[in-house]
Amino acid sequence: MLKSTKSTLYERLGGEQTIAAVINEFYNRMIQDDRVNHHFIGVNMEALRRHQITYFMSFALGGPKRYEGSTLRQSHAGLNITSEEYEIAIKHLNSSLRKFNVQLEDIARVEAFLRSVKPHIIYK
Ligand code: HEM
Repeated sequence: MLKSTKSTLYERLGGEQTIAAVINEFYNRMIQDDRVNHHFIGVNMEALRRHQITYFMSFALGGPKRYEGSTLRQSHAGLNITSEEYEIAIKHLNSSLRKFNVQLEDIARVEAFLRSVKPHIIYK
């Protein structure tokens, strides 16, 4: 297999435009999924997409550090997100990354990062 010479996940994914497309796909899937979409009622989705894009670039993918939103713990406090709902989000994100032909190895890296922040997001 041909090894990529691009060093950060951010570069390998194709930069901000691809990440924006992946995040849009991810939110479309979450919004269409009746098991989780009740969480997004009344939420400003445009702001959420923007913050998600900069969050992922800054912390998950090794891109430019531009995230200026709340901490994950603050922004999910009181939402009562369960472990099952979290797993659904991981599946939708994986499917979105696959749709944009991200390599399985890189998808596994993103998933590992997301699992490291799970305790900040789910309700205990
Ligand atoms: C998979 C890992 C996740 C990451 C990395 C993540 C990341 C974020 C980020 C960066 C924000 C924006 C914070 C801000 O605007 O300042 C946010 C907000 C939000 N997230 Fe997540 N999130 C995750 C999982 C989830 C899940 C599983 C749900 C629900 C099923 C969820 C529901 C929400 C909601 C409803 C908001 C908006 C809160 C508000 O504006 O009132 N998130 N998330």
